[in-house]
Order: sequence, then structure tokens, then C-alpha cells
Amino acid sequence: MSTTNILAGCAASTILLSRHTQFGAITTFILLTSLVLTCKLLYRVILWPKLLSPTRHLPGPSSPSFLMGNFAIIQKMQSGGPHAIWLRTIPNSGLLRYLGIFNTERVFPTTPEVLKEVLHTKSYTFIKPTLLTNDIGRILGKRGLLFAEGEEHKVQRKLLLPAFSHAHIKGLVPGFWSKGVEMTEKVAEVVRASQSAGGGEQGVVVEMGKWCSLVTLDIIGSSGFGYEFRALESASVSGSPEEKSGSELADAYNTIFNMGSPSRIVAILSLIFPAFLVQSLPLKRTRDVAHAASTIRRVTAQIIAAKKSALATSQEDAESKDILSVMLKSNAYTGSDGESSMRDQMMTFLAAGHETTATSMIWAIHTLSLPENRHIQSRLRAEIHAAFPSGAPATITYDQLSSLKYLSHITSEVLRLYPPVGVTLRVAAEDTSLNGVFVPKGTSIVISPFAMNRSAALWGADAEEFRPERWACGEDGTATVESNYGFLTFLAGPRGCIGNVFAKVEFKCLLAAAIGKFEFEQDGKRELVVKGSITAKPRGGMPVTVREVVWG
Ligand code: HEM
Repeated sequence: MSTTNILAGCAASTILLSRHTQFGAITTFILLTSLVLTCKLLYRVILWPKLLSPTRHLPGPSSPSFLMGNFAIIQKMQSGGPHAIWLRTIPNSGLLRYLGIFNTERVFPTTPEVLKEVLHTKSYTFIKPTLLTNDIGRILGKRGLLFAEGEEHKVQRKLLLPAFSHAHIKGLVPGFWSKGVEMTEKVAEVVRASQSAGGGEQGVVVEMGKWCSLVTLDIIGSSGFGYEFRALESASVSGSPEEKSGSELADAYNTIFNMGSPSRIVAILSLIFPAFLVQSLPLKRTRDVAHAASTIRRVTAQIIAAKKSALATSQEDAESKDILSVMLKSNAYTGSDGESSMRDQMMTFLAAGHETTATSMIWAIHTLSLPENRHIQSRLRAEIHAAFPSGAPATITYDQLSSLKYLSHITSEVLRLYPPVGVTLRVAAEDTSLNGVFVPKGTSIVISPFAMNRSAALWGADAEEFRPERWACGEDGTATVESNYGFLTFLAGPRGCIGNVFAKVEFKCLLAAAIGKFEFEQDGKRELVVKGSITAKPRGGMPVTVREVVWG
């Protein structure tokens, strides 16, 4: 029963009871509500998970805490880290089960067969949890593709598919490339500014995370909406990485993506109180989210207005297939609520489509700059320079990009080892089953790309190693993992990432432009803290030593 229903029930009971008790109406209401909420809490925290739940017999890690289950290790490690350990060490036949904060039950599918059931066969039975929708939905657009369910999701996905067709993405390559080159020019300015201020002969430490976020934001603007955010252009090349970027949109996302996971207090309160009450608490996190959300909504309104006017004055090609053009040309967003739904959709694509790829770039730069992988970086640079011997070309084609096989192996391996989304959640919308086990309505399912992508059973004994060559096995440059459900970086099935190909091609362009122009180096002694946040990236960004190389 929801807390709102409990409050309504207690209010009604108070009216009936207050005539027969010595307490006043307010005292009766408070006593009654406290009693019912305590019973609800005891049931949810102890009775259900420990004694009643039909999934309690599934194998899983032991709970070190009576009330908090395995929450401590989940908080401590990076997203998906504990799942990778459990997958490796606890014998199971496709399902594990563990307890989260206040013993909230989590069922964790561990084999491609069971994942297929969750993500494909029953993809509309296992839906997004409302806690997630209510929290990050304010930033990611509650009515956008990411949170739509059932028929509504099918309709939206079908409508948007033309913006993600292979043919369309091929045509985006020159745009991705030119933004990549623009990013490298800005980073080169940072390097030169530091060198002319004295020092930096052996290279300059640059926080690359900031530049990766700005370039991917610019790309989703231009390639996704046909709109120039000019985030790279307006960014200052001097000053500290924490400084405002010059783009209010970039700053709004910076606040959100570097904020960490919902604080413990928000998580606890959300178990008891309705979302609207928790969200109206005067907490810094709720204020920051509200402020960022209002900036993002305002900017999306500006983009829609600009696009409408471009379409009306025929400045815009009638055939253009970017996400916004596809929406504006359809009949789906014409009603009174149309513009607001369109803004939600844009918020979805802005957030889902930029920080994820930026995170992959961060991990690629991190991995390639480690002392043990620098020979891989050099080999990649040699491949890029051989393909473009006269220096960074002004433009490249999809075919030229595809001819860079080693680049493709490296980006695939980075995406495998460091999936930006380490875990994601689903909840059973009705009583159902998984792998033949009864799963009651409301059960939370945790899917872990991080754990599956590192599964020794699927990837071999060296699953934890960075080994781009593993992708050379398949004729088409795909690794010989047996199932689609073994590489879960983009999930799979009808709710898998719609921007999958867009992201891979963009990632290749950005990495080729960066490695072609610079050498990246770090001593590998920095202890990375990868926790919280919406995407799994190192806290404090990615400061590495950057040196310009001779190209052409
Ligand atoms: C490396 C880059 C990316 C990664 C790792 C990634 C990963 C994911 C994952 C794991 C999901 C499923 C989330 C869930 O259901 O819990 C997802 C969904 C989605 N992604 Fe991506 N993504 C990336 C880039 C992009 C790009 C570039 C776009 C758009 C231009 C995009 C748009 C979306 C959308 C709209 C969804 C929701 C799809 C649906 O529910 O039908 N993503 N992504």
C-alpha cells in the first residue's frame, strides 16, 4: 500500500475514532499514522525479505548487517563491482539475490538466458522503477523514451528510429569528426597557454573529462537537434577545471552528473514517504536538481523555437532526419501537450546521449595513458597516422573510419571493461517468473553490464584484462562472446540503447582525433574513486599529461 493511501486511510479512521477516544483528532491521527507506518516498515524491512519472500531461497551473498543487508559494500565499491564478485564466486543457476538498503530485495540475473527473459521476452513486464523515474526523471525527461513503458514506448521508439538508421549515422561522421578536431584544438590551446607561461616542456596536465563532456554536448546539439550549443567554443582555456564552462547547459549537466547517487537520507525517506514530499525537502541535492532541470527545460524550449522557425523559413532541409526534425515532422507532438512532451524527449536525448559517450572517452584516455598500455596507444596512433598521413584531415568518411580496425577493437574493449552504466534497475510490474522461479509484483531486478561484461564464464579467464585483440577474432571485428546478452554496455532487446551505433561511431571519431594529435601519459599511481553519479566515471575527472605529437 502506498504512503499516500495510508495517510488517507488514517485520516478517515481518525474521523471515525476521534469520537470514541480521549485524544484529540490531531493526536489520534499522529498515533494512528505512526503505528501503521511502523508496521509497514517492519513488514518491508524484516518480515518480507527475511521470512516471506518467495525469492529468499535463491543463492546470494550473506548479509553482513541485520537491517542494511549488503548496502555497505554496494556503497563502497563502484557500480557493478560487488555484482562482478558475486557472479564470479557464488554458484547459481541464473539468479542471485541480495539485500540492499533496509533489506530491500534485489534479484540479479547472471546468465544470458535469464537476461534475455528480462530484457527481451518480458521487457514490458520488467519496467523502470518509479523511484528512478521520479528522481532522475526530472533531468532525463519523465515522458521521454527512457521512461516510457508499454505501447507508449513502442510508438515513441518507432517514431524516432529514422534518426538512428545506419544510413543516417553514416552521414553524421563528418560532423563528429569536425567536433573532435575542434576539441583537440582547444586542448592544444590549453597546452600552449601553459607552456608559454613557462614550463610544461615534457607535457601539460589537462583535465580531459571537461573537454570530453563539452564536445559530446556539442555533438548531441548539432547532430541530434541541428542546433549549435557552442559549448567548446565558449569554454575558457585557462583557469581551473572547476570553473564555470561558459555554457549554462554544460554547467547544468556538470552539476547533475557530478552530484553522486541519491544521498542516503533521500533513499531512506523515499522508502517511507511519497516522492513529491521527499523532493520538496530543503536539501541541497533537491535544490540543485530543480535548478538544473529548469535551465535544461528553458534551453530545450529555445531550441524548439529556433528549429520551428528554420523549418518554416525553409532554411532547413525538408529531408533532415535529426531527432528534433523527426519529432516536428510527425503528428505525435501536435496536441496541447505536444511541446512539453517534445521537451521531455529532448531532455532524454541530451542527457542519455552526451555524458555516456564522454564517460567512455574518459576511460579510453585513462586506459591508454597507463604505463602498461602505452604501446597500445602508440600502435593506435600509427594506424591513424598511416590512414591520414598529411595530418588531421578537414573531414573523413564513414568508410575511412571503418577501415581503422585497431581503433574499433580498442573502443569495443573500453566499452566492455568500463560500461558507463554499471548497473540498471527494473521492477516486476505484475506477478511473473524468471528462470522458472516465481517473482512477485514489485520485485526489484538489478541488471549489471559491468558484471556481465567481465564474466569469466563468457569472456574467458582474462575477462578482467584490457586486451583489444580479443575483438579481432570475429570477421567483422566483434568478439566471439556467445550471446548478445554477454556484452551489455548498451543493454539489449527492445529497450536497449537506441543511440548504440551513434555512440560507437562518435566515440571512434573523438578518440581518433585525440590520439592522432596528442600523447597521453600518467604514472598509474592515482587511486581512482569510481562511485555514485549517473554514469560510472572517476571522481575528480581525468587529469593526464598531454603532449602534442607531430602529425603530417
Ligand atoms: C557510450 C555511450 C552510451 C552508452 C554506454 C549508453 C548506454 C545505454 C543503456 C545501458 C541504456 C539502457 C538504460 C536502461 O534501460 O536502464 C540506454 C538507453 C538509451 N540510450 Fe544510450 N548509451 C550511450 C549513448 C547514447 C546516445 C549517443 C544516445 C542518443 C543520441 C542514447 C540514447 C539513449 C536512449 C534514448 C535510451 C532509452 C532507450 C529506450 O528505452 O528505448 N544513448 N543507453
